[in-house]
Amino acid sequence: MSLNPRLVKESFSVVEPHAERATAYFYGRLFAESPHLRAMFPPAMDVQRDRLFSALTRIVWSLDSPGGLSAYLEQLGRDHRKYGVLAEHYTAVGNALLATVRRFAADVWDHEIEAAWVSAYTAAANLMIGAAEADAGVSPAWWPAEVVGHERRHRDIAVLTLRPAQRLPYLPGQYVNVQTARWPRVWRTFSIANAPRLDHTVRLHVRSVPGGWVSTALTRHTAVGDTVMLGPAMGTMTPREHSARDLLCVAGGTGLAPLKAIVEHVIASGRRPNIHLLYGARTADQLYDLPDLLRMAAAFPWLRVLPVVSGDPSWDGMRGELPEVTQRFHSWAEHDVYVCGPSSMVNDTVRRLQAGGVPLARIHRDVAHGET
Ligand SMILES: NC(=O)C1=CN([C@@H]2O[C@H](COP(=O)(O)OP(=O)(O)OC[C@H]3O[C@@H](n4cnc5c(N)ncnc54)[C@H](O)[C@@H]3O)[C@@H](O)[C@H]2O)C=CC1
Repeated sequence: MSLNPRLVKESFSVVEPHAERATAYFYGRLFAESPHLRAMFPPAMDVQRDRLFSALTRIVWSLDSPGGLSAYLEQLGRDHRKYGVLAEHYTAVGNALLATVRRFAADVWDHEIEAAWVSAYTAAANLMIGAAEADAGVSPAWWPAEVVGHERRHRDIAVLTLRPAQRLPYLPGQYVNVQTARWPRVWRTFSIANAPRLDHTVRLHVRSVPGGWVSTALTRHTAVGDTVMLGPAMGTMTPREHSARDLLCVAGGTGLAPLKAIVEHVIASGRRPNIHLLYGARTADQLYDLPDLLRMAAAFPWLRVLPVVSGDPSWDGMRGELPEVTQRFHSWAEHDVYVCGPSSMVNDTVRRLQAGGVPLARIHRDVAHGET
């Protein structure tokens, strides 16, 4: 059976407008046919549903670029170890997925499309299973980590320092899934906010978002001595090792976390690029990490930290929305650029930088990963 990305994409585009109903149907089928799998999922499935569909969308639309897709699927396979997923579970998931696309693309469905989905799913599942099995030989499925520091920097923002029982390998700029004892099986992503350290500790910047189970547990109901679980590191917004360019980092709110790790790493590498870090918040009291960043700038004269406040006219410094503020400077066209924060801010910043002559290949951002 050969892959036929075109047929998979065309039929998926028929399903896409019905994403919500299709995902609900998928889980309904899965749990009806394999009730024992329900226990692997969190009690509330809303975030899980969104994650499933966005992963599926990414996979389907990348079927033509096998290189990037394989890396993504392998990472996904390794990450699924923390849920206790085994090779045999992929058959049940594949059956439920096929039943779902068959139903929601019924108007166009035929044997050829069915064959295209079966071969695409089989190839994807094999990559995930292979990566998970290879990883099982060398790495734990998750890392228990002790909370060794917990600072409330603002009513809604905490900076946590965690010490994994075993070294958690990661690259600066990557993120991890986090689970708290308060909400078993509920995992949310947070970026690691420091370059790897000798004592293996990792820092997270967490804003408690309304209705956010994990973010609220981490900011308000977690203390030194508690244990949290970390999944493997993921994400591709990592520093370009062989670049000699200067850097522009644009950080919105807690989106600072991965950019701080990247800046720390660049400084520790011995390179001396000029680094501009635009650090935005709505109000001055939400610039929760400014004292630390100013200390870094004092120790490394090539780093310029520029705090920007968008919602406080009395702020005696740079004011405005980050995307627009980036345009107030000379051109960034020769810089490596890293952008992180609320997705609308990131999208607008990238658009304006591109219009200002920065090639897209030099603008690094992460595909949004929600933190709730
Ligand atoms: N905590 C973490 O480890 C990570 C967080 N993130 C993301 O970073 C974001 C941080 O959110 P908050 O701290 O609540 O930020 P926030 O909502 O307080 O905004 C921070 C900055 O972004 C600007 N901004 C917000 N919306 C904008 C828009 N539509 N257009 C232009 N500028 C805008 C604000 O003016 C401010 O300067 C979240 O979306 C989170 O998912 C991303 C990666 C890691």
